[in-house]
Amino acid sequence: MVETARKYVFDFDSTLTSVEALDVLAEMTLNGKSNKDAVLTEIQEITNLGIDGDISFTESLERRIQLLNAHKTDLPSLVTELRQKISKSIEENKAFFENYGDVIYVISCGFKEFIDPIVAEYNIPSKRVYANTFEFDDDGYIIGFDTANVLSSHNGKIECLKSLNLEGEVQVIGDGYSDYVMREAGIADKFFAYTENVHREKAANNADYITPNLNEFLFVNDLPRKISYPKNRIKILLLENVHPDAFDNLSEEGFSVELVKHAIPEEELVERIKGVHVLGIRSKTQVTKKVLEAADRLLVVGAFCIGTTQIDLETAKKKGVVAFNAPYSNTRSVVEMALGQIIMLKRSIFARSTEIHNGKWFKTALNSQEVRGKNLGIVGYGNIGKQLSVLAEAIGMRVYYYDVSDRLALGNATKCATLEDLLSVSDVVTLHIDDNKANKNFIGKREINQMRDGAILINLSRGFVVDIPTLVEALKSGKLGGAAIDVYPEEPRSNGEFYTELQGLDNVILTPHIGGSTEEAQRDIADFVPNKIMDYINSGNTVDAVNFPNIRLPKQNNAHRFLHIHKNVPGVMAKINEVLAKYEMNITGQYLSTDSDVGYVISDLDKEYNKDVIKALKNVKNTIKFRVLY
Ligand SMILES: NC(=O)C1=CN([C@@H]2O[C@H](COP(=O)(O)OP(=O)(O)OC[C@H]3O[C@@H](n4cnc5c(N)ncnc54)[C@H](O)[C@@H]3O)[C@@H](O)[C@H]2O)C=CC1
Ligand SMILES: O=C(O)CCC(=O)C(=O)O
Repeated sequence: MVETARKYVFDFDSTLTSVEALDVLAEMTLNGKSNKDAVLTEIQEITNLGIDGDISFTESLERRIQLLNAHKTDLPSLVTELRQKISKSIEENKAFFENYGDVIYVISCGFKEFIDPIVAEYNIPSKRVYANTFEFDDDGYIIGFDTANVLSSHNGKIECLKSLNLEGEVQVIGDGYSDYVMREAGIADKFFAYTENVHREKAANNADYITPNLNEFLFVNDLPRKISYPKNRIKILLLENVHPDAFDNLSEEGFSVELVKHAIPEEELVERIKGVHVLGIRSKTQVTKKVLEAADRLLVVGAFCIGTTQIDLETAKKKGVVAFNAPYSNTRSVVEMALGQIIMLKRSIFARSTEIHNGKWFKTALNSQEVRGKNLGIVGYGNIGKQLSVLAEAIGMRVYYYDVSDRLALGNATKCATLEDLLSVSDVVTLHIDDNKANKNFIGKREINQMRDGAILINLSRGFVVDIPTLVEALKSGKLGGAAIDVYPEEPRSNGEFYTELQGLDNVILTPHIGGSTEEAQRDIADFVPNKIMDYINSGNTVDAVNFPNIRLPKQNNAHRFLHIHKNVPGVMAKINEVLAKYEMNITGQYLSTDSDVGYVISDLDKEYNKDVIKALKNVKNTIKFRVLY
């Protein structure tokens, strides 16, 4: 047994288990009955009234038992069901109950018949479980409870705890107001409102601490736990209206997530970033050196898009901040939009549509052509360019492409040796080059002059890639027959007014950077990027990081994992191992990956460690960041 003066008093329903046991019992006994839903709702309402102290507990219990109509033979199945419903963080920290079992008590207004067998598996014997007991009729039906038991009456927990006469500090952990009253009555020293399963305002408002899970409770009390730093303490700030699934995925994992609909300017972000562990952005938020320098806790930046030049990746790396993006999720959406725009522009559909909107009928075949047999020039044959190549061929276009990197032609596409070759042969030129700043004004006067007369230009890549005044001139003069522009050199941070010189020109489709804005793409990104973030936070994996040495780590059970990011200078690794050896740590696995600037080393260790080892590792010269995972 671990010596401690402290005693821990746990509630059972919605604390040790994620459910109210009598609700589960009701589900079982009412199964198949026509009034099931109505009775269940009534039982749950009565449960909540009792928990919040709005009706007397005795009344709540009596009314529920009447509605239950349960039988003795239902109880084993209830226990089986409850075993599956242990709260996640309680289950994760079974070791705490094993090591501290002698000072853990359960005081519950539930029933020993189902609590005892569940908590016995958590090293809590029946003698330290205080709860009600059922009364059965001769046929085995549950007809009531032992009314002499103080726990069957209003605020019975106070009397129960008082009678135990516990020595030392008494901490109560529970979800309900009936748990808090032990603290209010002065018998318990602290009340932790346990919100992992249900957040009850009345209990939370009165609590000494709100603990969203057992990890937080153990952290606050500096007790051994599964996760060294509780996830609810990890703050995630998601900007730019990322898909709500991202919020749900990360919140369900236990992180504290804040969602902001728009991008935040640098000055404001410098303030908002303080205390944030994970920042999620799309293309508008500039994560500059100044922002990164103000970030005192930042571990990860997740770009919920493809482009990452809005992030100062070098500075991020040097500060040990890992960046991820979603390189594939929205590519199909961009391809479909490009294809649609090509057809719309070749048929002058927008011009005809605007005329009708303005009350004019102008039926004509002028400037209206099929795309079949036309030459499509794709500049940038990457993830988007290649997919477009396949689909464009499928509708009969002849595809030409140009890329600075060697790219294998898909289907019957023809590779062009130079940009000029591509421009001179294409009826439609579509830009899908990456957001590298070197691509500024990639299409200017010279390139437009190299294009065919009447050709069409599409830009769904980045705004700075096209010299807009030159494009406007070419459209006005008739050199180009049309354009579709989705991206602009300057884009607003949020929805509202917008001006571009391209407004009002014939056969020009203007869209507000929505190439990747489809339900499907955003949902996929909201799955992909949070998974990368969680994989890094929970396991240290950096696979697919865009600015960091990539490591895929094996899962570890019963081991501690230390993550150490350092400047890539000679001797750091040796120093780390010297420290580990000094503290007699047995290394079960060690993984190192480096690039020219940083080294990332992960050490798996197989036994309890002296906390001084952490201080010593943080003090290793040239350390950038150090993190203990578990
Ligand atoms: N409008 C929107 O909503 C969206 C825009 N994008 C943008 O689309 C662009 C393409 O995306 P991905 O295909 O995923 O990128 P990618 O990185 O897979 O492909 C880009 C290709 O462009 C080539 N390239 C770069 N500079 C070049 C140059 N000067 N000349 C010729 N080739 C060059 C690269 O070698 C690479 O093959 C990116 O700028 C991305 O940010 C992506 C998604 C949505
Ligand atoms: O709207 C967005 O999230 C940006 C899309 C984009 O341009 C990208 O993925 O690079």
